[in-house]
Amino acid sequence: MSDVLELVDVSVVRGGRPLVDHVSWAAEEGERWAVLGPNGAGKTTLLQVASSYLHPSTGTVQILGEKLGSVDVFELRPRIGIAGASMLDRIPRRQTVVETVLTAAYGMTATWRESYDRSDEDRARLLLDRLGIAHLADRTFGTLSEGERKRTLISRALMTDPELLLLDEPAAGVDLGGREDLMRRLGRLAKDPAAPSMVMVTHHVEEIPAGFTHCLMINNGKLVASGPLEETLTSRNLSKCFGLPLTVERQGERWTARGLPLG
Ligand SMILES: Nc1ncnc2c1ncn2[C@@H]1O[C@H](COP(=O)(O)OP(=O)(O)OP(=O)(O)O)[C@@H](O)[C@H]1O
Repeated sequence: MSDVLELVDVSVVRGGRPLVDHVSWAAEEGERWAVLGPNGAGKTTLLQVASSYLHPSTGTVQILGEKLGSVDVFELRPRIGIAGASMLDRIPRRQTVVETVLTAAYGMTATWRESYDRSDEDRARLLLDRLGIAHLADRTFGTLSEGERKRTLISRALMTDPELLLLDEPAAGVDLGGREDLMRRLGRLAKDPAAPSMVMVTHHVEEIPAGFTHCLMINNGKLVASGPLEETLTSRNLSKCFGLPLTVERQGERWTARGLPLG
């Protein structure tokens, strides 16, 4: 197995404050990682580093075997699919859903031509179908609900057949039925050996799809724990990560957590 991500002693400092504080993390091919932590913990910052959009202040980063700082990021980025809120501002509201997915194949966020290869369009529609929103393909992006936008961005991130898929809170703002449907679809992807390595940021253990193998917990920029889910996602680590007493349970292939009642 080869390393998909290798961060060694990485810090990101802004205004004299470490947003990510001496974090080391290695993720290997085929692994599916959940990144957990409270608001402001540094999860998105870590994901920005993992996507090559942010260089650390100190430490070294290797992504898909390429060292950040030595590699041409414009060659590396097409190998990484990213779905997160930071993309939302870059998608024109009047662009159709299928165009929004399709433009990823051309390294763009907005349409700039009249026609696309038929095979690309077929693939974009297939991906929308896999995410359960084929019926929205010809709607404009600006008319979608939050959950529908998230699914569009995941379809878009998969369009280039990336080796690494980074998802930032894919289920945030999604209703219970929508979340469970999304969990099924992400679970199917996670279990597919041909699917890319995956890293998903979330606040909730309930949002870890079946098939995920590892987790990393971060609080205040610092690594709390990382490793295989079974060993790492414990009540003790989760309580430390979120700063209050929590119990976590595995239920089949999924997880639940709740706070302990006040004494
Ligand atoms: N450019 C910046 N300059 C200063 N502080 C920043 C900058 N970007 C982010 N931060 C701060 O860094 C901390 C970590 O932010 P980050 O977005 O990585 O957290 P997060 O774990 O993803 O949070 P959330 O769960 O709320 O999305 C936050 O306190 C945020 O306010």
